[in-house]
Amino acid sequence: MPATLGALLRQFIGQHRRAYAAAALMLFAIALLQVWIPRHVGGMVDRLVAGGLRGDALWAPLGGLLAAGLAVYGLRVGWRLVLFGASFKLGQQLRVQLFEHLGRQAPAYFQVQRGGDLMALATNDVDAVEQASGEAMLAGFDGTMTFVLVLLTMVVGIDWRLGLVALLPFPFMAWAFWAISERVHQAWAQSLDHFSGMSRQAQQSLTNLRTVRAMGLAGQEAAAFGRWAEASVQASFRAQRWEAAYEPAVGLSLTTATVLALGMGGYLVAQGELSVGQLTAFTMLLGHLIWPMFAAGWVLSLLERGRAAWTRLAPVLQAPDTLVDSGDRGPVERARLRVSELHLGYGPDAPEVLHGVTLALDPGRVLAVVGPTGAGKTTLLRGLLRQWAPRQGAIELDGAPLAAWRREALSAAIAWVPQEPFLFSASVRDNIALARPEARDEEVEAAARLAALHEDVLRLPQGYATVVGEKGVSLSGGQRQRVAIARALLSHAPLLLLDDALSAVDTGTESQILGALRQLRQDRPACALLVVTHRLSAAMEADEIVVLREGRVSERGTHAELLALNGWYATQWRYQQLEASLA
Ligand SMILES: Nc1ncnc2c1ncn2[C@@H]1O[C@H](COP(=O)(O)OP(=O)(O)OP(=O)(O)O)[C@@H](O)[C@H]1O
Repeated sequence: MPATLGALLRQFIGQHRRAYAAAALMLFAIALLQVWIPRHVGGMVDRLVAGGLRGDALWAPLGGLLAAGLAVYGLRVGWRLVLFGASFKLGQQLRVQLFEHLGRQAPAYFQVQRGGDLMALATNDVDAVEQASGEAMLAGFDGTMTFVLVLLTMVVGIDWRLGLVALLPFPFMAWAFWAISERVHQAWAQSLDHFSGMSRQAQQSLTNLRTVRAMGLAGQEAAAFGRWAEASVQASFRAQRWEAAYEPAVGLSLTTATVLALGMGGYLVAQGELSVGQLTAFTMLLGHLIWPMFAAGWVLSLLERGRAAWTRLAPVLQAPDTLVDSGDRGPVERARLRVSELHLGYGPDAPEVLHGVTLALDPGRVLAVVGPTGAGKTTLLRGLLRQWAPRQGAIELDGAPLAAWRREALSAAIAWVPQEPFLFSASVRDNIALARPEARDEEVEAAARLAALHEDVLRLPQGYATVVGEKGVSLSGGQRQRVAIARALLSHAPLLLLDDALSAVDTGTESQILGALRQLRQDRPACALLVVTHRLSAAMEADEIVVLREGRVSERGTHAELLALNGWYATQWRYQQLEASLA
């Protein structure tokens, strides 16, 4: 990934050299026509003054003028189509690269990079780079070429003295240009940063809209959003103000140039060294310098904005992938899990959460992990899913360390039902068949039955075809959990991890589902089930129960053994039994 915007643009232009060359050729033709037109008009004026252009003789030069005008129009349309076609490709390419790059990052990466910032990068910043590769490149090329050709025509084609006099004010404009460039850059950098803040704020407020409303924070959130939006607009406005400060310098330079040219030109005409037509052509050509001057200001602004955007985008795109495939083993045949002396924390600087956890799970068996809130149960599952690497200790699956397996093999081997499952804006069927879109309808239905979901789905307006999620019907927390369980069952992954995945269903449904899962062991002997739960009724039938407290295993055994131990489990069990009898 190129380090600077300049390097990126060079690389991209190199890849699309045909489009850029075609656009450049068209611009060159436009510039030629534009210097030809004033000269042609100048010639006509001289012939008119001399009385040589009367009656029918006027048609041909007028026709030439019209044809040139039409050609300029056609070529202008042409270069825009060719060039913007190419520059839009850069935008598309960068967005796809960014998206793919993010897909190769582990959760640790997203602890640092916030979603709202990434959204801003994919929209606003990519737009800025795209414009730098499109509008800025061509306006820069067009402006420079027009400037050079107009100047050459003035100096070589008309009168070099007049040309030099007209150029006198231009160093002042170059100074003005140089003076504002750094300020424009800073203002754009701030504008992009504030836009990111706004996007972050929007994402946070909208994803937590219910909490925001319930707590009456809507006004506060809107005010915070408004402050970011205001800051972003102010910074963009500052950039525009600096650009606007450049515009009077252009006007002043051109007016001075025109005054000087007319003074000097008038003198030369009086001396008989210049014709009236030549002076007319010269002043028309001076008018053609307006565009290159304004183009310079515009290009400056676009490039500075693109540069500021690339400074934000490049480090993200250049960051190494954090989800790398370190092994090549696969597929996993049996859910034989060994965790030994596992120490795990969220990143190198965060406190350690698991302090030497050891456990084992064999195919055909059920292991329950229970413990107080914050004990590290979910963290353990994250370690098993290879979302976070152990600081010490080992995790082995089917006889090999997790790192020895291909990521893809691990994803296929482990079905994880998180505490808060995510449903896509798709039908219930497609949500269940996420890991196996090719599954037959009967298989989807069988998984839904096992997850005690089938009856609920039949009550939805279009049954399995009902669209759920963000743009569809909202499902209850318990229904969402059961969709996720059905999804995991349909995947045929040998190791099933349930992370408090039945917390939102009633105890009757819970025991129905757990019964079905235990039953499954007969049909799929290579499979094993690890259940993390707060509700001990969901753990009591497990082959082994592990109690996790403050990141350490404090008790382990069967339900009966743990009751006999009379520790945390037994106390919690009695408490939950009492609670159930009072309910
Ligand atoms: N992404 C994270 N970054 C840093 N610390 C985290 C992160 N997620 C969890 N923790 C910390 O790890 C500890 C254990 O959390 P964990 O979610 O594993 O507990 P748990 O036993 O699953 O709790 P619960 O039963 O409430 O779900 C907590 O102190 C928590 O603050």
